[in-house]
Amino acid sequence: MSHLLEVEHVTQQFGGLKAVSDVSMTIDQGELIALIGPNGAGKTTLFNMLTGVNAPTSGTITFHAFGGPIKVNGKRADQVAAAGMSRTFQNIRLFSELSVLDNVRIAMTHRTRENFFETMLRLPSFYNKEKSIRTEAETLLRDFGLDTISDNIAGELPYGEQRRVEIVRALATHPALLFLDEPAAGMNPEETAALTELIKKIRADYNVTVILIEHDMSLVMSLAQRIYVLDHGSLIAEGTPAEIRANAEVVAAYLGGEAVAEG
Ligand SMILES: Nc1ncnc2c1ncn2[C@@H]1O[C@H](COP(=O)(O)OP(=O)(O)OP(=O)(O)O)[C@@H](O)[C@H]1O
Repeated sequence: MSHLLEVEHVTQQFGGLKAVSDVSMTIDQGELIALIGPNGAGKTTLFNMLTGVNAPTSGTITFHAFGGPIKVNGKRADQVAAAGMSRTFQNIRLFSELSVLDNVRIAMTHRTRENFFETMLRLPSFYNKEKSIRTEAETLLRDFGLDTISDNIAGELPYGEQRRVEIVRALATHPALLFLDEPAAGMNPEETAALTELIKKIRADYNVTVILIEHDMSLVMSLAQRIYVLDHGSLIAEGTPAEIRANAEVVAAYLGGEAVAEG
């Protein structure tokens, strides 16, 4: 069986700097993968290539999407998204002036945006579609216990809730593969606990494969099935949480004895 995502010898060069160097990795359907490494290791640069934001300088990325395999290199980010990838960013990118419900609805509307004439002419099918999108958005929010804040303005919510709304919004496009860039950054322990439950639920109930970049080692060690470790642009290790904890090179390069023991 083919992998959901196959990354072969990918390199990203910025001028004289190799931000990512000859990285190969695979992600299988249903996995929860963590990508870790010190600041500046190249994690976000790798995410940007995997999701079509930047084309690699060299190497190949293949996504075995719903409609058959596509080469991510050379595709626009929106084409990659349409093929079944969804993503959140380090800095929250909600429409902060809009309600929680509208944020989710917009993501769903985007999914069906090819119906330009229906929208312009306000055909009955437009109203039916609007109604079903609203119902679907409400159901999604209810499922994650966010229905109580669906009318709140997104930008006025506490940080942890904004983060959760953003992740749930990313689900609205029905992705096969979800990328989360440092979802726990800036969270207090209660918010991190709620986030952990949310990610578990996404995997259990939505059949979505997840890859996340994260510095919070206790979250990584408790959630991830496999971990990839980047250092100075290169992959230095891959394995289960237990294997990564026991990997001397990882400990020396990044985690430090204390952090490993803690996980
Ligand atoms: N557009 C760019 N142009 C030039 N250099 C860049 C660009 N983007 C990233 N870099 C450099 O590439 C290296 C990797 O950065 P990247 O942001 O991918 O690391 P990271 O592992 O995500 O770090 P952090 O954990 O701090 O987010 C860094 O040295 C960074 O300065």
